[in-house]
Amino acid sequence: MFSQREMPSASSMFSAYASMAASMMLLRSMANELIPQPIRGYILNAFHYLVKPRSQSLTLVIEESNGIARNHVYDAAEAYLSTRVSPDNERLKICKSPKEKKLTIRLEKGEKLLDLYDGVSLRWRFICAESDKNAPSENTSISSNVSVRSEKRYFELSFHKKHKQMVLESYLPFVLDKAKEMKDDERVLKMHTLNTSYCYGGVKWDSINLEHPSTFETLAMDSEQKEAIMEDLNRFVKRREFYKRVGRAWKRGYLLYGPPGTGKSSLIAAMANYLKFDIYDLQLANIVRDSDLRKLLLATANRSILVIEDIDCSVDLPERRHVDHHHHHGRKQTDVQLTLSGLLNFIDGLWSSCGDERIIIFTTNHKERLDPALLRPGRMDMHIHMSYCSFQAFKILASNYLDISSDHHHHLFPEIEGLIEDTQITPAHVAEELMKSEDADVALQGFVKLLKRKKMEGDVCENDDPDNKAEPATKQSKKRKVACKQKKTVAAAGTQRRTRRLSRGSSL
Ligand SMILES: Nc1ncnc2c1ncn2[C@@H]1O[C@H](COP(=O)(O)OP(=O)(O)OP(=O)(O)O)[C@@H](O)[C@H]1O
Ligand SMILES: [Mg+2]
Repeated sequence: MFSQREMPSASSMFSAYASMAASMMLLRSMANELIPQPIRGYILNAFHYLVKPRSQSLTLVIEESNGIARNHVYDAAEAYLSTRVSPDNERLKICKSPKEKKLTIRLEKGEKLLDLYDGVSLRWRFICAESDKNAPSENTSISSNVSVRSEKRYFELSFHKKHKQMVLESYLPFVLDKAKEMKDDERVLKMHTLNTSYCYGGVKWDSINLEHPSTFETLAMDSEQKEAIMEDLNRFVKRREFYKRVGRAWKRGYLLYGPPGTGKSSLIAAMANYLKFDIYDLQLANIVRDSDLRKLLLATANRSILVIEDIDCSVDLPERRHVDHHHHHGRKQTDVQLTLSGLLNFIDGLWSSCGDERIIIFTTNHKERLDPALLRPGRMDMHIHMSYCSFQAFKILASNYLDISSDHHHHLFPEIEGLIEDTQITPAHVAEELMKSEDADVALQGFVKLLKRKKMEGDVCENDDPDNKAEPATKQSKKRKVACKQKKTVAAAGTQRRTRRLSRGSSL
């Protein structure tokens, strides 16, 4: 009896277990059948989420591209992180294309990096995952040969959750800015000039690398004026939002005026080097039709400087054509469409309505001859007078050419200071004189002599300088050019007006 009681109990337990197991299996298979896969995954995740300890860190995923377009943040992070590699990094990628000047450093996959910003630690990780999504398994050998293997590259940026706002609003913009700065530094500036070899197809921009060495440091100018210009440029590039808010085109115009050889072209090059903007040198003399001008202006890029040199000589276009083509007297007026007002209309209207961060610079030797339309307030934002060499400017040249630092007082400086202030001598002329000898004393003595002579001559003319013979050919040619321009200046009445630019080519 006892044993009989035991026996069924054991068997009943077994059968109970068996039936339970069976029903569990049934339940699971029912669940599998009834609840579709995604929802099951979801329930599982939710379960894990509830059970798992809450993480305090937030991870941002920065993928290489968002489908079609590249992800700016990714590129910026890549560039920025290359400046943050630490001794902890074990594998880095190095590359350099033939055109680049420097090596490029990149993180190798899996590398981690710790950055500190405002006392907050930010953990970066570079991940390279091979995506098998569209790699058909049966012909992997082919696909690897053809290298269609697609890789998904992304950065993970992790930090404490409480810094989310700071990272999004301050750290990432900082990374973007840094990367932009780096790109600017590496950028090779271009100078675009007109190519007129297209007989019927009009004109086109041609570009060469701008390797003009002029910078604000080497520019001989009074320091207040120099600082005012630099400040103006800084303000301009920083004010995207301002221009947008007040509904103005993000443009700035400068008018540089002053006698030949005072550094107008050098200042333009210095501005380009400072801002890392390309230069477009628009030689109006080479443009015949309005439509060409329109095409050319539209073909200029953002972050650039459009330069029109000697504007006083270039604007009287109908007259110029008259002079240049005597046999074309019978030409119809409609041929001659390019006028100052036409140009200004373009600049105010068309050119202003497209593109951003543009600078336009006009230069002239004779501000007084300019059409009042050009001087109207608001047209050119800043009028910059480039004038004869002051003592302060001279000291910059002395430091550039003779390596005399400006706080070192050369024994000839007081005499020069006395003389230079009442002599009209251009920085170009001073530079030329200082180049005559590598020996500072000799060069400065020569310069003092020149100043005295000029003072005696009463600033009349630098053309009849007897020292001309002693100069090397290149210097002499520059001098001739200056001299020739000055003669023209004297004689520049009425029909004599024509573009010097024609004969001089590019000025930079
Ligand atoms: N302010 C300056 N600072 C440093 N160098 C200068 C300065 N002005 C002139 N020079 C020297 O003289 C040369 C000629 O100057 P630049 O071509 O800039 O003069 P410019 O005012 O443009 O003359 P132009 O009216 O003939 O075009 C320059 O290459 C430079 O070496
Ligand atoms: Mg010039």
